Amino acid sequence: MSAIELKKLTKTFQTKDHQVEALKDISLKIEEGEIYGIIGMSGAGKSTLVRCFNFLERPTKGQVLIEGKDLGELSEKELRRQRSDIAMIFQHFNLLSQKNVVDNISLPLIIQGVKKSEAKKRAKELLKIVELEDKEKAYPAQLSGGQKQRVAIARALASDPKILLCDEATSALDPRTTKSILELLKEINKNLNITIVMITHQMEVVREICQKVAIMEEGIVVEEGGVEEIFDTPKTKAAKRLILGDKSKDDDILQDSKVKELLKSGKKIRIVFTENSAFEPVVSNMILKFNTPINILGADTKNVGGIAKGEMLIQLTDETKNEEDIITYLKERGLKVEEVEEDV
Ligand SMILES: Nc1ncnc2c1ncn2[C@@H]1O[C@H](COP(=O)(O)OP(=O)(O)OP(=O)(O)O)[C@@H](O)[C@H]1O
Repeated sequence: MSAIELKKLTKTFQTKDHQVEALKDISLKIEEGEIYGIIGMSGAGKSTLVRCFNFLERPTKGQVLIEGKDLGELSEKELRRQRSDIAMIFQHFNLLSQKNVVDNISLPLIIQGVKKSEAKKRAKELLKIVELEDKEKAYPAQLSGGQKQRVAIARALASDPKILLCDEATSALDPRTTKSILELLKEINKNLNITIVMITHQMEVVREICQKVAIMEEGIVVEEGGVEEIFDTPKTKAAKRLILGDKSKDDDILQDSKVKELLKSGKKIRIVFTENSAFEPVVSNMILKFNTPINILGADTKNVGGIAKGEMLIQLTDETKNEEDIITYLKERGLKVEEVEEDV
């Protein structure tokens, strides 16, 4: 049984003068213990989707099943109970500024009816998990962004959730702090067996910790599957735009103006290789074998799910012969090869 299953989910907002179809017929499954990414440009429908996961937003059509239970069939009371299994963290942390760290974490438990002393004890235990034991008396204004998110994570864990929804949880943090929060989420996933859903527009977040990913565009899931597979060979235009146009690295090869100029002519090929592929000999052997010139437009390495991935963008020039044989040659040597369109 899946932790979360969406069946033909549709959400339409009715505004004064028009309708917005924020989600269109979305079906997907997130399995227990997974770290699952949902990625898309602004306005793609990510936040609406995640709000449907706990019925903060009721879908117009379709079903949300949490561990097989259809949320649409629950009474208000049952729904409140079910929601305590699903915790959420946000981009702007949503901490209470007049309360100190321990009170921020223990308050939801006290509201649920847990004794004050018990709730504070639990809050202190949670502070150990997020490595902030020394900050229990601090107020949010005295904490850095990363520390505030750690407090928000501790608060989210207070009700022993089975699922943690992270809505742009690292978008307001610098790259180093982002990394440390992602590490913490990985540990929580592993040690507490909590299913994590990462809603993000940051490709590096998905690359770093997710096993599966859904790519959203205009309310539709256009591509879904294993992160490695989708990052190596994105199929849809939306996925290619996000992955090949990933601006998360300053030296991203497709953003370089010289490369953009060169991209205007000739066939471009993107080659992806892992640490196991003998990349350099393959490319030089290819040039020797086919006795043909190619342009190397750029090369880069990225970390996808902990595996070093290299990519190289080459251009076959007007003098290049045997284009199809070259592509077959590279594929036969275990490299992933795809033609790059100009408008990615
Ligand atoms: N309450 C609402 N009323 C009307 N339209 C809405 C409402 N909430 C969202 N929308 C619309 O639904 C679409 C999807 O919005 P949503 O916030 O889910 O996208 P998103 O991918 O999370 O974007 P962002 O990353 O910018 O938050 C947008 O066109 C938005 O304007």
